[in-house]
Amino acid sequence: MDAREVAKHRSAASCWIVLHGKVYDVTDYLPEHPGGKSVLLRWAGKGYTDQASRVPGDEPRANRIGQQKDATAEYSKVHSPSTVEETLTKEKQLGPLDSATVECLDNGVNSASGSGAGVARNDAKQDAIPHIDLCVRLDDFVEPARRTISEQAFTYISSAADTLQSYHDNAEQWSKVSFIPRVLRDVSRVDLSTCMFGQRCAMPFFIAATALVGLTHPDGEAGLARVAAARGVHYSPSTYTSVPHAKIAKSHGEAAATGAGSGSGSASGPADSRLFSQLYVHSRKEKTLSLIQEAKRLGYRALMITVDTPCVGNRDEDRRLKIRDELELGGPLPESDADGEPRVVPGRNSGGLSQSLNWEDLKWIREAWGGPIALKGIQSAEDAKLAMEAGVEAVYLSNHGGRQLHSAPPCLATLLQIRRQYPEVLRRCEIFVDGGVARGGDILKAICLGAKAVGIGRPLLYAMGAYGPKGVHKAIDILKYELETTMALLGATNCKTVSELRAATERSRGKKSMSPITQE
Ligand code: HEM
Ligand SMILES: Cc1cc2nc3c(=O)[nH]c(=O)nc-3n(C[C@H](O)[C@H](O)[C@H](O)COP(=O)(O)O)c2cc1C
Repeated sequence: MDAREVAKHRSAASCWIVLHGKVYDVTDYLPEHPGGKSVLLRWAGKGYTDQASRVPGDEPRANRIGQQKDATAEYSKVHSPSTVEETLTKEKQLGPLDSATVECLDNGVNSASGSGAGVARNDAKQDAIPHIDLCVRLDDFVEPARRTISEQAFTYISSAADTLQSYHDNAEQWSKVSFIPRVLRDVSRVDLSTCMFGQRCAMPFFIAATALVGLTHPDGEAGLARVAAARGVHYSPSTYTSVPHAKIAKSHGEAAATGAGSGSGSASGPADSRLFSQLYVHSRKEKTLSLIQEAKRLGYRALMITVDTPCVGNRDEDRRLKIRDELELGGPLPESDADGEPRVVPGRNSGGLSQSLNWEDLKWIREAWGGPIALKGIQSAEDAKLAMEAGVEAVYLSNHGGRQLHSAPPCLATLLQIRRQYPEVLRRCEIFVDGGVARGGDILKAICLGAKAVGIGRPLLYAMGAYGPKGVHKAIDILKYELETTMALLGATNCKTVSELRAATERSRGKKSMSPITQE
């Protein structure tokens, strides 16, 4: 592909982008790109630097810390090298750039005012953030992360649907439960371990699926996987990773092989961190099948199928930042009116995911996978019962960290509803929950009410963003300390005895009266 031709396609009307020395036509993909159009338009028809010497996914440090040299450098901070070819159809993959003509391309970004929000970390500001030892609870990672990662990354992580009601309700739900502790029980030894899908882990929480961890730190998901293996906790990498799944699995395997995680065993056996594949079902069945095959090949132990995302939730702050970025680009975009009329609000964005996904689809997914399955994003007792009847091994109560449906029920409300209406679900399926968990005590409340394990999302991303993998180690240390302390104060010695305790909940919002819950 001649560079002179590439240089002509630098607008929303025709947008070509050069990644890893190959040319892609992303014009039709512009409105679909979950990261916004502006990141693509910024690099449309532009030059590139030392591609030949670059190993995909292994960016030189200079490129990581803010010098946005070319599209590949920018893309690689966020995406795994294969994302583009997995996303675009073959005819949009236009072939290799003719290196003899490269000189004909402009360098620098298409921007009226510099490099836009960008995705680069502010590592230079690391000196200004508090010493990691000053982080004594998970919330303490938020401000250091805000200062270290890019505005775009922070907005992406922290944003949630509409008025943020689901997000705030998630955080508040945990304060609506009180323990009913027991005393005079020997708690000189406590065992935090539990099992998910029969796989023992050191503590009753796991690292929840979060897309594009590379936005927080260049180690991305590979860094999280290493920490998970070292600490004996399970991790569910997202469908959308910044690092290829093969590299995540390799990093996890290597860290597990060093035996670093074996110290986290218990009387019940050694903890053995496992990877569970989070699956977004794609609109193209063959793409979903290839994701399942890859998960099998890499030895992922379970499939967590996300069922709450027929389209991307409405996140105001995220959208505002992307629009600001597009406006800063200066060039007229087709949907913005030349007379300054407001642009048309785009339709819902499926992000390429299946919008027709239904209970029947579970059959072919189960057949292709052949292993244990959790449905992630169940938000009603009725669907929990249907999931049980569909034969899944686990029901994962989650509203996606409040990022999808506005006014979605927090997981605790759904859990209590299941206990009242269909308690058999708790006996026949493992229950996982997530959303707003910031304390070891919150985790034990969920266990006390019947959950098997709890997912942690944002807090670990903030820890990763602020301090890298050692921040995630520290966050896990904090949770471990809180879990041990709370368990002892509860008069419990392991997760089973926690689940046999009673708890009390506020009968309804705003009422102070507490209604005790007895275990069935
Ligand atoms: C310079 C190039 C690129 C940059 C800097 C970039 C950046 C980003 C960012 C920041 C996100 C986060 C989503 C958000 O903010 O809500 C994102 C998401 C995504 N991008 Fe890109 N992107 C680039 C090119 C591409 C290309 C060429 C493709 C494929 C054709 C692609 C596919 C995706 C997909 C599938 C997601 C969704 C991940 C999710 O929903 O979790 N990106 N991108
Ligand atoms: C930045 C970010 C990205 C996420 N990406 C995914 C994803 O790719 N797949 C998925 O099933 N859930 C995703 N989630 C939802 C998490 O798995 C989890 O349900 C949620 O973060 C839990 O809430 P918490 O952040 O309050 O702990 C994401 C959440 C965040 C914050």
